[in-house]
Amino acid sequence: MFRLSFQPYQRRFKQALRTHHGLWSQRDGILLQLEDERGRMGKGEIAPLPWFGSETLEEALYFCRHLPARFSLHELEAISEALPACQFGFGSALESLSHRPAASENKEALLHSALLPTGKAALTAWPALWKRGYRTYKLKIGVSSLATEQDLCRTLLSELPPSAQLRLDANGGLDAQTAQQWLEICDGSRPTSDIEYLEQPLPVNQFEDMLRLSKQYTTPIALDESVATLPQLIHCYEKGWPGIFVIKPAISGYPQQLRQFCQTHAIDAVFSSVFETEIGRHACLQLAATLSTRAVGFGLDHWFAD
Ligand SMILES: O=C(O)CCC(=O)c1ccccc1C(=O)O
Ligand SMILES: [Mg+2]
Repeated sequence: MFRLSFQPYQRRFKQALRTHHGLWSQRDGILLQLEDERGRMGKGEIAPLPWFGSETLEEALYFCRHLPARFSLHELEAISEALPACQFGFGSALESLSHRPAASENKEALLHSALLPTGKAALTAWPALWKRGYRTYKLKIGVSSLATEQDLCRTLLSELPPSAQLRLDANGGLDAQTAQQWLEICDGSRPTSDIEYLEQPLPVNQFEDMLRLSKQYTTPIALDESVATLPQLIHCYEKGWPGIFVIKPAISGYPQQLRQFCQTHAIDAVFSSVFETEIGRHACLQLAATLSTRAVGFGLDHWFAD
C-alpha cells in the first residue's frame, strides 16, 4: 500500500513564450511524494500541457485529491489514458521509490538544444547560449507573417557559426503551402545543413499531408503535437511515419511503457521538455539517456528567474 502527499506549484517565466498556440507565461504543475509501507519515498511530477491534448491541471488535481488515504499498486497502474501527465507523475514516482540508486546512465553525456525567444529577440539571445555550450537551437515559427519569419530565419542562419544547428517549430501553425515554402528554405540550406528539422508544420489532423511533405523534401519533419501521448505515437508509427518523433515524456504516459516501446522499435527520437521542474526533468532525462538519438530539448533554464 502507498500514501501520497502532493503540492501544486507555479513558476513564472522571465518572459512569456510565444507559440502558435498563444502566449504562455506561467508553468503550473504538481509535485508528488509517494511513500510505501517500508517508509521508502519516491518523487514525481505532474506537468500537464492541455493545449497538446493532455489533461488540465484541474483534472490532475482532482485525481490526486480523490485517491484514498492508502491505495494499492493496482490503483497506480490503472490510471486512465485520459490522464497521461498523471500516469507519468505516478509512474516515475514509483520508479524513483523502488529503483536501484539510478546508475544515472550517462545523462551528463547528452547534448542539449536551447529554446530561443520567439521573433527578433532570438538574434540577441543566442550568443549567451552559445557561450554556455549550446550548439543546437530551436526557434518557434508560425507566429507572425511568413515573410517576417523567413527574414529572421535567414538572418539568424547567417549569424550563427557554421557548426550550429537550428530546429524550426511551427506548433502546427502552417498550412500546406507555407509548409512547402519553409521546406524549400530548409532544403536550400543543405548540404551544409544548418536546419536540422522542421517540427510539426501542420495541425494534428493533417498527418497524410505531413507524410507527403516528408517524402517530397530532404529536410526531416518531426512530429510533436501529433505524438504527444504514447498511444498517438504508436498510431503514427504504425501508419509508417518515416521522420522524427518528438517525445515529451512528461505528457506521454507511463515511463515504463514508453521505455518498452522505444527499446523494441528503432525510432528517431528527440526528447523534449514541457518546462517541468528538476523532479520531472530528472525522470525524463533518465529515459532520454538510453533512448535519445539526438540533442535533447531541455535547454530551458534561461526561461526561469529562479
Ligand atoms: O523541445 C524543445 O527543444 C523545447 C521545448 C518546447 O519547444 C516546448 C515546450 C513546452 C511546450 C511545447 C513545446 C514544443 O515543442 O512545442
Ligand atoms: Mg514542438
